[in-house]
Amino acid sequence: MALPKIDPTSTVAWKKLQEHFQSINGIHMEDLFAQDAERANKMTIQWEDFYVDYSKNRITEETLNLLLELAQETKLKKAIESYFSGEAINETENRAVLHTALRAKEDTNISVDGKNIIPKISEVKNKIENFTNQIVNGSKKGFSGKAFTDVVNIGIGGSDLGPSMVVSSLEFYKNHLKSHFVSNIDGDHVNEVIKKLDPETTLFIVVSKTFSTQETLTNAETIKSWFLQSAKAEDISKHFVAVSTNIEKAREFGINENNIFPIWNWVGGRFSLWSAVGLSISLTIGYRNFSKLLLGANKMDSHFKTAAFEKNMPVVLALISIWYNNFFKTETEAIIPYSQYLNRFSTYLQQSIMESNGKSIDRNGNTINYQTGSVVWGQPGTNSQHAFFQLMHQGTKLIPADFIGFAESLHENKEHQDKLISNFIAQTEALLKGKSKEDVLKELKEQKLSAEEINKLLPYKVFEGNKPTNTIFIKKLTPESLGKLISLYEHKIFVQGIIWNIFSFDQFGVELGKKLAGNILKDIKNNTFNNHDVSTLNLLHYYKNLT
Ligand SMILES: O=P(O)(O)OC[C@H]1O[C@H](O)[C@H](O)[C@@H](O)[C@@H]1O
Repeated sequence: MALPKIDPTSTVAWKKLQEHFQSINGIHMEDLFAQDAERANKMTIQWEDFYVDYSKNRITEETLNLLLELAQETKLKKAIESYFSGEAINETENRAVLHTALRAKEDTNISVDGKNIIPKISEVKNKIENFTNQIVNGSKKGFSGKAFTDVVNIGIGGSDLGPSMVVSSLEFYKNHLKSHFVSNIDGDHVNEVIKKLDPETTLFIVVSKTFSTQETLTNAETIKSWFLQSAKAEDISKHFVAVSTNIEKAREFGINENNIFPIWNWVGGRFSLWSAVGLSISLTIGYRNFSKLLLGANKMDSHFKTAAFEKNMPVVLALISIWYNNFFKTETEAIIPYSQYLNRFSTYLQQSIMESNGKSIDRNGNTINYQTGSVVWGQPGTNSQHAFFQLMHQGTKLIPADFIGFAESLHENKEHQDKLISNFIAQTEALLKGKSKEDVLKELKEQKLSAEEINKLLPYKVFEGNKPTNTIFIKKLTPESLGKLISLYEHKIFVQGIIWNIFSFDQFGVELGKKLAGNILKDIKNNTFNNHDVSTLNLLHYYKNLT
């Protein structure tokens, strides 16, 4: 059964939302709080160790009801069933989308082409577990008989961002192995990493779903040549492993078949950290913690599948985001984690959200005339407060933001934690309330300024407020809660893609640049510059003349 193909703008709910938008547009959220003492309680979802408060949004109960009608009219429920059951919902690539199967319980039965895929997944998990244990406990050794000290993940896009985000987010849980990530084709990246390594004690994981990505293969070759300066060809099998769907190509590269960890076409690159692509995660935090990450994601999957839409975190967050994107016409969304560990979280989400929902052709093949995927960006608080919050508070753009915080600090430093959390909570309060003219006036008068100075400063010190935020408050950062959080955003992406009537699981938009880079590389090598626009030709000549 194919996905529904309903233009959201043709629904009754969409029209009602447009009218409703006109009536609500000028309203200040503070008035909505004043009108309903129960607002915050009603607009909070508490589930396990998650507390999601979405009351600081420019919505009323009616808004939410209409958005829920939109979900109903676009047949979200049906689409969720197709997603989890393994139907080929990635229609443009004719594939199922089953990252959820990677974290499903062992007794689940999910079929692809008539065959249950869970046994294959378990087999690879066992392989990951055994390999992890042998590397971590030092029983598997390098070519000179020494235990491994460093692990290098060579991959890009989904074969880099997920693992590197999780490894840095769970740094607290790390063992003695040092982890490194090489992704960029920029040779300075790989060389800076190599500088820190000892070939005798370093394990390399070449991660590429297709095993045909220029960056990854080039970096892997460079590292292999460097390695062979100190080791023999037969030592490669001790130090290089691969993760790929393309077993043949990985073998051609010189990787021993036993060292290849398979993944499958029904795992999208940007959703693959739960598979063997997460080997570097398992190695550096241990398999037990890796399995807890998967368990957390699985729990969020169940919540998403079974909770009523109005109490369903991914659904509600997706709907609110559509409300801003399509009715307020906001273009971006900020992700502000109040945890330094989540330093790479928004970078990771940039790929999963923008590569999935940055589309302009609908599921009927027609050009879309409404906005789809938002631009996603952000940095951890409190650093971001001292960088770009000025624009969020007083700029001309409306930027809905997700504030993510953890109640308990991992190093149990109460003094810092209380300060961190007060900033976390204060910022959403400030964005909501703003600061009125009257309050600014009072403050300036207390400073005993002249009337002239007061008049001059007054407009600059006013904060409009009414800036929307969601607060995702989690008890503690653990492998399990991180798994839940990532899965929450994965499902938010899914919901939005369904409602926008786009295909979220292909990425044809990344192909053109790759192809042209191939042509230009040939031109640079052959010194013949043909068929380019003048700007491109000038750039090529500039490069050639300087090198
Ligand atoms: O894992 P690979 O096949 O090497 O692909 C790596 C990445 O490159 C592609 O260009 C896609 O845009 C990404 O979705 C993918 O994750």
